[in-house]
Amino acid sequence: MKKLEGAALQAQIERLPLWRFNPQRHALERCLVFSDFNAAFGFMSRVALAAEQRNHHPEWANVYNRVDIAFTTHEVGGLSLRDIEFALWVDTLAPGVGD
Ligand SMILES: C[C@H](O)[C@H](O)[C@H]1CNC2=NC(N)=NC(=O)C2=N1
Repeated sequence: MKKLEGAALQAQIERLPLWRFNPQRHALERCLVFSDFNAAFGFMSRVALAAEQRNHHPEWANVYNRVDIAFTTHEVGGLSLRDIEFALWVDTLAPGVGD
């Protein structure tokens, strides 16, 4: 898996307007706000099953109806296409939920 850098990284980030790249953490981050805990945890359950299938796991936190989720690729010390593809998939599950 190749580390995304420079113009290639920029081009991929532009596909994900609901996410922000945190350079300190080398991670893509998105905050999602759902109607209640049930909806938030349902989302997390679907992402957890997909994470196991992909062998690519989010870093995340949940407080009631809010989920903060981040993707990074440890083995490259930054972002790879795995993070981009997973984030795009999350957006199909939860388009425009949150801030
Ligand atoms: C050993 C195992 O393949 C790795 O630790 C996997 C598991 N899940 C992972 N998840 C994420 N987000 N990044 C990784 O680099 C990663 N690596």
